[in-house]
Amino acid sequence: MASKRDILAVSIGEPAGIGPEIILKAWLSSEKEGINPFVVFGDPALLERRARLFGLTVPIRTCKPEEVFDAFPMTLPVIPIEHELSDNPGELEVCNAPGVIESIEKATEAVLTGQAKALVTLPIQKHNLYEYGFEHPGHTEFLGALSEKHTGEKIQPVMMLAGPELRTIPVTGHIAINQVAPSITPELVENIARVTIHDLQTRFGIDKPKIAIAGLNPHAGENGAMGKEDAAIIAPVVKKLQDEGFAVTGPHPADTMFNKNAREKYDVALAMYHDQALIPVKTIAFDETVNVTLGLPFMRTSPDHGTALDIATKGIANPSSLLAALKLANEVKI
Ligand SMILES: NC(=O)c1ccc[n+]([C@@H]2O[C@H](COP(=O)([O-])OP(=O)(O)OC[C@H]3O[C@@H](n4cnc5c(N)ncnc54)[C@H](O)[C@@H]3O)[C@@H](O)[C@H]2O)c1
Ligand SMILES: N[C@H](C(=O)O)[C@H](O)COP(=O)(O)O
Repeated sequence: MASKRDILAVSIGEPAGIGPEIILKAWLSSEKEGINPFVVFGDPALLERRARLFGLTVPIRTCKPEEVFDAFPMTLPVIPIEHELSDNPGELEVCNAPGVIESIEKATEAVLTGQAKALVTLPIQKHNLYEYGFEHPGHTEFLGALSEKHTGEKIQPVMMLAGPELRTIPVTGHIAINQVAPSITPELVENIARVTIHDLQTRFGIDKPKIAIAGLNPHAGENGAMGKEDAAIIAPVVKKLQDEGFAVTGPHPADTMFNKNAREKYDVALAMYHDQALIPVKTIAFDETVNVTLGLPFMRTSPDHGTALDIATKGIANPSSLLAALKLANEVKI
């Protein structure tokens, strides 16, 4: 039975995308799916218009924080943001960037100040925010910065994609492929592995997490013939963590570590770059996978997909990954 402490704070994401539509659809199936009360930081009028556009019967209620819990079963509670959001599904507008950023900030603040249990973010169109001057590559890094500001402590945010059969983590994130090799250092691999071990233990209840670390190069370097980073950078970190008693293996050739048999041997795969980590997990279960940020002082989840501008006017967006994100945000320990 949910209590006022279980409220989830939801940021609205890119208004031109499918975010508003899947929020409405998630609310409609929240009782059937056993989803805890959630509140959207956004524009109530935009959600009302989007509901009308797609013929979804969702009563929207503008709320103060203290009204959210009681409002939820009968209405979708929305805490209004100050910036306006223009409502053109499928059409990106830079003027929406301040509102998109404000929504993330306000929803995060609600969690950091204890008004909400966890944060669930809807997808943002990253380059639209960059055009406005947003300096963070994505939510992962932005939430790390907001958390550092709040706590005064150094934070290493870690992106984890968690599906029913596979969890993966990219050691390097939103950077160009030609920047990957120079960015992989022993310190980075070790830090990401330590945050991963800590959060799988504390938030996911896995006492001794098994971590498989991928190599960077084909065949994990083929004894140095196809690249030196695997032996020179990754292998010593694996050895160091093994010597401390952690269940860490690698560097594994990345092409064979995601097949069904291989997946059964670990709880999470640390991959060296974005697509090495995200292709397998999104291919296996695009509709059910959740993007989780580890290393924060709170729990953040998100659907694994993006803004899907190509279907934003069609009313066909699938809310499954958002439902999985809402469920996971509520299940994990905070
Ligand atoms: N968490 C986030 O903020 C986040 C995550 C991923 C991508 N993005 C952003 O989204 C934008 C678009 O990215 P993309 O095109 O690579 O990926 P995408 O996930 O938006 O779309 C890929 C394909 O999957 C379809 N699709 C996605 N979600 C769907 C759903 N719920 N129901 C039905 N079909 C769905 C789309 O229509 C499209 O054909 C980029 O700007 C990217 O930065 C943001
Ligand atoms: N890298 C993620 C993906 O492709 O699914 C996505 O861009 C989200 O990243 P943030 O959660 O950091 O915005």
